Amino acid sequence: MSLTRHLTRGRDLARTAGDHAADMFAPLSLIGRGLRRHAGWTKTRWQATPKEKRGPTALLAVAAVVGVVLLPHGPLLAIVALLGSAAWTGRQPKPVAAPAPDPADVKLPALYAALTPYLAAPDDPCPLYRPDGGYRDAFAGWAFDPDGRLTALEIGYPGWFTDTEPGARSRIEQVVQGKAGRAREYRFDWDLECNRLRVTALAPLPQDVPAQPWVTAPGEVLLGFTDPEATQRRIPVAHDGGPGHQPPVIWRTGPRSAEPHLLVLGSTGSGGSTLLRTVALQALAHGDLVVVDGAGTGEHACLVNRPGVHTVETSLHGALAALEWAAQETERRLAVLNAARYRGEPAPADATRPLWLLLDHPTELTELAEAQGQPDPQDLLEVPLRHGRAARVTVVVAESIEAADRLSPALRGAVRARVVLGDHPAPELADALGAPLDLTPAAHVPPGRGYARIGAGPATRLQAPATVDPLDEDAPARLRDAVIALLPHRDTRIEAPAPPVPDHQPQVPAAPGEPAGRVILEKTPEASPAPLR
Ligand SMILES: Nc1ncnc2c1ncn2[C@@H]1O[C@H](COP(=O)(O)OP(=O)(O)OP(=O)(O)O)[C@@H](O)[C@H]1O
Repeated sequence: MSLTRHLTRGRDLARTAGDHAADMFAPLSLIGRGLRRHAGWTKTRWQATPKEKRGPTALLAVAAVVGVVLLPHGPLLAIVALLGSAAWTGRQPKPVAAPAPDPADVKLPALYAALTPYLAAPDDPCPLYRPDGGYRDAFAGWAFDPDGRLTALEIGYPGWFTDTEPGARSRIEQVVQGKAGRAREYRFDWDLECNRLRVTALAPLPQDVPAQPWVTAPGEVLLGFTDPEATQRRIPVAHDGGPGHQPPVIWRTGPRSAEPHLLVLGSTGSGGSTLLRTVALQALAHGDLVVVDGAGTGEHACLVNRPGVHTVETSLHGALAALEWAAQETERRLAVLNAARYRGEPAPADATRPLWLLLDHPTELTELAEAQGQPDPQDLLEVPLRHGRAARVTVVVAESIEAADRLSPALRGAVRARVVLGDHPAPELADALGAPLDLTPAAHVPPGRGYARIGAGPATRLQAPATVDPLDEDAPARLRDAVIALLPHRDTRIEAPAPPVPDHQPQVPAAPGEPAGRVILEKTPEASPAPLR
């Protein structure tokens, strides 16, 4: 064993022995300290006693001692009393904890100093921001949560600051977010009239809300949940083992919807396929589905062979066949609806039952089609996108945000309901949503977190429900069970009953080389779509 190890071991032993000795002798040292304090007190009193009174005082003390000695058990009781009194006097008062510093005095000077280079000017006659200034000169109000994190702040800024320029604003917002914590999102309200910026830290949205039957009107699709201030509506939501109410993000579909199609963009793993599943489960309650999984990962395999699901395609051939059928079906519905209107008859159910085309990563198939010299599946979406509202055909596309520029112009132009999931820089979000955000995104977000913008409305925060893949063994069992309970099945003893379907069932033709597991439906003569008039 080396000398250093010997020394270390010896030091450890000595420290342990010292700790034990201190524990053992703690009562003795307590009493000793008390006796010392008694002696000190006696000495002080004796010195404070005038000389002429010292003789009688000493006589009185001796008499008291003799009296105690003469009492039965007197000396013993006197010693016990003395030791008790010494132990009481020898206690050391606990050190009083220093009061915690005011978080405002710790954090706001740093924020003030960081803002000063952007908001100070040497020739400003009445500067709010100076290198030697204090935060109270510029900040009108603030609030911190019990953990000492900034929750609200009102910042004043000089009149010359260009608060109408997005670049100048964004610099200030970045500084504030950097100093207040990048893990949270902040809303920035610029009061241009009063030169004030109100910053609010946004509370986290509810996470891992399991799939469940949502209380919505027909044609309404719940995309997720948002801030209470963003909507006055609340819907009942069972979460965290109990009922409650949450503010929903609702997308209205159907013939009167101004935004009949939806585009979901997101980074890998941000929850695009999960949101598509959320839409699918709600669509199945009143309509039929055609699902195209361009990535071919089998994330929508749970929909295979479910009542109301025409087909779940993962191959290029299958996707082309299904989308071609969907385009013809759109035309057929239009023709049937026009004819019914012309005759003054109610529209037949087979032309009004909603049909949903759900496409996950369609650009993967576009690339494959280019490589194989086949038609682009996205081109087949043109008719459903253009006439979908009248023909009750809704297109929902989930795509990676990096591949957004490979989406066809027709698709990009037609999808006016948009969702962006994942953490992206603010300019990228603004580009994807078509409008700038009045908040700065957090540096990291959980799956299913993002922003939704329906039509020309404002962009709102969104947390999608956890409609996980029931075949994903890594997903929590309670979330998978919740999805299974909602999947329609012909065997109503174990799963949700199939929604009622009309007599006429449009059929998707089988594609050559279809993979095992896809639903094969035969085409019937009545179901063949009529050409668009
Ligand atoms: N809203 C959500 N709540 C909880 N977990 C979620 C949510 N959305 C997605 N997840 C989980 O995140 C993981 C990735 O989800 P998903 O497959 O939907 O992402 P994606 O964006 O489709 O990914 P990719 O682009 O690779 O297909 C899955 O494990 C899923 O269970």
